[in-house]
Amino acid sequence: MIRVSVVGAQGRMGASVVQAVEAAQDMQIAQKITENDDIAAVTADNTDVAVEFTVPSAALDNVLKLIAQGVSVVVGTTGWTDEKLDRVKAALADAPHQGQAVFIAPNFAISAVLADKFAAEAAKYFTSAEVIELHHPNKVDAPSGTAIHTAHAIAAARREAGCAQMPDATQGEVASRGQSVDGVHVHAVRLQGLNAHEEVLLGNAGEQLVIRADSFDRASFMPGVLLAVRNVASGEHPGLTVGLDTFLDL
Ligand SMILES: NC(=O)C1=CN([C@@H]2O[C@H](COP(=O)(O)OP(=O)(O)OC[C@H]3O[C@@H](n4cnc5c(N)ncnc54)[C@H](O)[C@@H]3O)[C@@H](O)[C@H]2O)C=CC1
Ligand SMILES: O=C(O)C1=N[C@H](C(=O)O)C[C@H](O)C1
Repeated sequence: MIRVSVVGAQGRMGASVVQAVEAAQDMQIAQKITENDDIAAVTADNTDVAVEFTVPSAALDNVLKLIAQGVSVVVGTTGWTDEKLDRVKAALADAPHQGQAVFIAPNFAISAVLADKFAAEAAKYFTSAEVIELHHPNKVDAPSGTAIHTAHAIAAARREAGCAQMPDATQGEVASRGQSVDGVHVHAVRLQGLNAHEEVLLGNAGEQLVIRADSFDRASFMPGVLLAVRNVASGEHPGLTVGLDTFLDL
């Protein structure tokens, strides 16, 4: 049995992960950590993999503590920057146990992972590309971690292909053009009734391709979370890994 501790266990995602782990035949819940609990309760003696779904302002600190406590981690919380990832890598280099792993996924839903991949593949064939992410209004971060990841993937593909800068004649106040992430404009919608959605618009003279992923329910993330837990528990992915595509045959 894989012993799984959940950090952020009372949150929307954390509570879903607890249910999914309890329903999985090869896993059992070890510790459930809420905001008021001491994360020191999660140790290598009681936990094989910790799953972290909290808030961007807490995630790095939690992950660094778990690494120091000898525990491998699957992370779904957003807000990761290159600087934060470097701190995780440095902590893993000093980790108490050999082969410890941290796996971070901007999105655990297969629809979102595929949308990201298709967008990166399509990006070089179009003059323009923009990302629109749409979420429930309780989300604290904007733009979404997924949209930031998609924008970087589009930008990297366009750089590699030597694409020209995207045309944009906007002058003056540019706030309504969204946030430029790596040169790709990203727009964030927060709307009651929505869950997690992303649209990538790709345009050429006289044509448009729209790639859209809709996650209607948090159940959509659970197969990806369990897949990540199993892969991390296997010990075959030591160090830092980012992106669920690593564990899929894409
Ligand atoms: N990678 C993915 O596929 C997905 C990622 N997310 C991300 O996961 C994160 C959590 O999302 P939700 O569950 O919707 O948020 P939420 O607000 O429902 O839950 C966060 C929970 O973390 C708790 N918390 C805050 N600080 C803590 C700490 N230091 N230690 C332990 N618990 C702490 C809060 O009390 C709350 O219960 C967000 O960053 C969100 O963007 C959400 C859905 C899917
Ligand atoms: O907060 C959410 O709900 C989600 N957060 C992640 C993100 O910011 O990309 C993943 C998914 O979009 C749901």
